[in-house]
Amino acid sequence: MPVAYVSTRGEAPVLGFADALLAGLARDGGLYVPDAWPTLSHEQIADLAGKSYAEAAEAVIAPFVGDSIAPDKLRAMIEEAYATFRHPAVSPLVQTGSNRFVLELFHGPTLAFKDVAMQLLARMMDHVLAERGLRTTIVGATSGDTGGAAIDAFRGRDRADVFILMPHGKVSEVQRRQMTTAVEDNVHAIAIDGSFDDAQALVKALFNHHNFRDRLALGGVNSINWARVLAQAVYYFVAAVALGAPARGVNFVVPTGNFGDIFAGYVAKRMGLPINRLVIATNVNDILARTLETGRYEVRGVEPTTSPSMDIQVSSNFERLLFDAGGRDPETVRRAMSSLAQSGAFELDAATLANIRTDFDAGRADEAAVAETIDRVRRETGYLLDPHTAVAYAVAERADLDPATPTVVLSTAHPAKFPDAVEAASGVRPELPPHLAELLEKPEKLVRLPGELGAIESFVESHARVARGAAA
Ligand SMILES: Cc1ncc(COP(=O)(O)O)c(C=O)c1O
Ligand SMILES: N[C@@H](CCOP(=O)(O)O)C(=O)O
Repeated sequence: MPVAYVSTRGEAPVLGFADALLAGLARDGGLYVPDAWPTLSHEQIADLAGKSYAEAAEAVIAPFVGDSIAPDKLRAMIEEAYATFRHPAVSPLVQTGSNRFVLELFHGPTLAFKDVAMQLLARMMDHVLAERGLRTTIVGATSGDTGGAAIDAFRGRDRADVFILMPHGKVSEVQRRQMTTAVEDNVHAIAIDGSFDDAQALVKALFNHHNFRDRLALGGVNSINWARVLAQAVYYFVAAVALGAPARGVNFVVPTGNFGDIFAGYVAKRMGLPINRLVIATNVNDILARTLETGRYEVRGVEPTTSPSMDIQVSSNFERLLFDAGGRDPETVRRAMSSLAQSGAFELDAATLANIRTDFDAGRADEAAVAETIDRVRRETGYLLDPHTAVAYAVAERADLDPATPTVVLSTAHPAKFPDAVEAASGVRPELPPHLAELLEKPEKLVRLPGELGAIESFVESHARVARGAAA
């Protein structure tokens, strides 16, 4: 049976993979999830050992795609996507201590883990759009990395115009320039006043304005899009198998903001990968750590940190976990989301919280801990962490994890994306790799808009080719 995709809120059409790929947010405001989890057997997981990253990706992704994309086409897209990475292993593991490993996810074009999914997503969307003779208008929100990865993956593509909203002044210079220096006219970097949460709320509001959404053929590349999460599940398999899975369990500690990356780990576990603990690591914007402690999901103000991509309070993908761990009851999700919209909080029931705690732990690292960790790990091991990875590394060091089980810290960004913070912590200024050496010299193209729905809609409407009736 092909996998069907259902909304967490239960009031949107059930879709196949290709339609869910183009839809982005479900029409009822929810997020698409598979109606059941495909699984890989012990033997199928064992067979991933020695395979290339692209071969492993095909084994993990194909069951979710079904016949929506022809197998030979899917294979070609996967091969092409991971050929853009500068490391032959795509996501190499580096050992930094006894049973402690760093999974480097930053060898793609924009030096962040977002490239892993975005390079494939762009190819899959292009393929489906071409097959159907369609164009799309992509709207996305970024706290720094999704925007750069999306612009890199979609720049110059004929079937997509891309509009990325970022919080003004709250991303690093390298992150901003990765969005503002693309010369192609199908990509638009927009700075708004407010936080990432405001940008994400605006993107969801654009999707929820159905007339606008349909007229502009909106598409999404945030982790709203199921294919983003799916492509991220692959590296959990690749890392765990390299460390002895399926015969041996593995722990993962994940720097977390919008909850897409760690939810991909949860997907891998549901598919049969023996993951012992999934540890959510937050900076001081710790809504998820508080939720796991108290059962109350409560939004507070966002504090700027040296790990800006995790300066998030409304973690979009937590809705997917709430749905799955809460017994897949859309009514419960609708109630929680409406309480969140009205009062900025909701309570988890005892059974859902217990289910979540079966798989997840959580911890937070403040700014002093992040700086101390970057400095100490470099002095002790020679390894230079970026501030997001350092959040997770600090949490891993303090977490109550079985020392006999390998623990993998996900490294989500290259330290050179955050040179000021890394230098302040360690005295070492990381350099950009040669392919980005000229980034700081290039002219920038950035639009400033108020964080208001009307202003964003009119800008998108006046620049999207779909709105101008361009032929597909
Ligand atoms: C460098 C970095 N680390 C961690 C995160 C958090 O990941 P997620 O939003 O999937 O929880 C982000 C943003 O997504 C990021 O850009
Ligand atoms: N940290 C992200 C925020 C958006 O997350 P996404 O996974 O939903 O795209 C960023 O760097 O933009």
